[in-house]
Amino acid sequence: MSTAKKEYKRVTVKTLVDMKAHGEKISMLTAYDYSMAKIVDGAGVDVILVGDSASNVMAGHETTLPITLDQMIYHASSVVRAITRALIVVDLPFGSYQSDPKEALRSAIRIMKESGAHSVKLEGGKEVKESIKRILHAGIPVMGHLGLTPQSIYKFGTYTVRAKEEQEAVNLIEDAKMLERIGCFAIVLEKIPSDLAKKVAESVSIPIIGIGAGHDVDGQVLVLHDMLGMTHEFNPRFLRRYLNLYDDMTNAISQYVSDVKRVDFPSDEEQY
Ligand SMILES: Nc1nc(=O)c2c([nH]1)NC[C@@H]1CN(c3ccc(C(=O)N[C@@H](CCC(=O)O)C(=O)O)cc3)CN21
Ligand SMILES: CC(C)C(=O)C(=O)O
Ligand SMILES: [Mg+2]
Repeated sequence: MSTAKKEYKRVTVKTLVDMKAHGEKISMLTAYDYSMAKIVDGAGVDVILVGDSASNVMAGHETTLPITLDQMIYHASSVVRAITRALIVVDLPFGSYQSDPKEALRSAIRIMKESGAHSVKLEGGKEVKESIKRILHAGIPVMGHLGLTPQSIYKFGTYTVRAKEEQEAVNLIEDAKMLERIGCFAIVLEKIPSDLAKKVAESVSIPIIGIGAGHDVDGQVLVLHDMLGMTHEFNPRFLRRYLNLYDDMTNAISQYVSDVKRVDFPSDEEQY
């Protein structure tokens, strides 16, 4: 029996910073459950985000606001059991970190202790600076999230492109530099004009992972169900669909229904 051991390289927060330094792009996708995470990890994705988009995609809510810390921990622990290589980042949900830095740290500790994930992500710049510092001081790696921050949707009212005004662009670059200075290992940049996103990526040495932020950043993230074509009502310009699973699954399931009705399934070979 061949015992040639497969070289197994786990992705760490340090790997990501090294990747930026060497100009290697970072791939990131969401996953919320064991079966999907196993496929995503096996396919070689560098970072798996247990996103609070689970609120939309898994639970059918209109926004990310309703999902709870307990629910995020349930999703994260399922993902943790599936992966062998990818770095796992878990979103701190709305309401679990905004009140004060102590609450933020308690929430981050619960995620790390109860799910076994490797890091957390939270939305915002200087408003959440003290909370991020607290979490980092406990040894928990933090990914920032700037630009379109869906947990603040009711403050903005729309999901339009962010930082189109000069002052907003200046603030964005300042926030990115601040997140780097206090010790975040990477930043998600959502729905930002590509030339500004490029400037942000050039302004810091930690990786900038874009969603709707063009190709001059250090990596890309998409929601898994969007890129697989399962969410056919979600159509932003930044989304590339690699499959049309909504249609393929509908066809497969209709075929099953029809086979049951026609007593085509199960066949003689499919019974005992
Ligand atoms: N399925 C899914 N995919 C996501 O990327 C995602 C979620 N859910 N939930 C949480 C946030 C919300 N995100 C969003 C939401 C809307 C747009 C967006 O571009 N919406 C409109 C345009 C709105 C406008 O311009 O006013 C669109 O074109 O679909 C982008 C990212 C990203 N996240
Ligand atoms: C869209 C990504 C960046 C996210 O935060 C999520 O899926 O919750
Ligand atoms: Mg999120």
